[in-house]
Amino acid sequence: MNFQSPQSQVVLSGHGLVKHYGSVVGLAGVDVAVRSGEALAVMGPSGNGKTTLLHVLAGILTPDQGEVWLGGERVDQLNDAARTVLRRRRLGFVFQDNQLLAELPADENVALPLMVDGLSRREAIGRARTILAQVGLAAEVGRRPGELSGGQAQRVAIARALVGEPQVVFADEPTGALDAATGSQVIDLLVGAATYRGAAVVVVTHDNAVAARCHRALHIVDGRVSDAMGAVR
Ligand SMILES: Nc1ncnc2c1ncn2[C@@H]1O[C@H](COP(=O)(O)OP(=O)(O)OP(=O)(O)O)[C@@H](O)[C@H]1O
Repeated sequence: MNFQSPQSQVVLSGHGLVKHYGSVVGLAGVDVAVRSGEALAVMGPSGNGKTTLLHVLAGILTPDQGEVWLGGERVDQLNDAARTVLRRRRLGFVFQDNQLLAELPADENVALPLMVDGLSRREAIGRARTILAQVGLAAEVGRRPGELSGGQAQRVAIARALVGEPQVVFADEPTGALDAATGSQVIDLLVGAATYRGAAVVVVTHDNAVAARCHRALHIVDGRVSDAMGAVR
């Protein structure tokens, strides 16, 4: 069990979020709040707005209406350049298909966002190797993605998401390409490593087993939060 301290602060919130794609409704008015150290599963039927919510909360999409707040700062009105910096410095991302660069070894994949942000190569690689060791990949730092198993590659993606010490880690079906046993190891690692560092986690998933590893689940139906919401453990 991984209970939240009642003192933990809301780090990310969305208020009245509405997003349309032309005449298609993505979000029809969603309120959500996540605390530091809390893992939230976003569930619901296909095509009902889960990924749209993740993208709006993460500053990838701007909402048509509503507000997104990160750590006491309103972020939905930032311009594209500021949102890009925000994503790199304050948020982490894990996708279904790890999105690692095939030609780079694991340590360089993890170090890359730090180097883009101006850290020296030596310092960035050092930090990358430390966090890769923490996710159980000390022996694999020099391997390219094609030389890793699916579960190992997803661990590298988790290390990359965490290396910049983000306030929130967003994951979209992070176990979708893995078998059940590997998937549960990967979600445990993601939730454990992120919340241990005080980050919040927002995980879009179809998988009840993944949601059961989170503290809470939010069900999105027709672009709205369904009443079937609550603690899942
Ligand atoms: N770029 C886009 N252009 C047009 N319509 C879109 C776009 N992205 C999403 N939609 C539509 O918005 C609605 C919500 O999509 P979204 O991807 O958020 O759903 P989802 O719940 O994440 O689905 P899934 O579980 O299948 O990934 C769907 O009707 C979808 O077709």
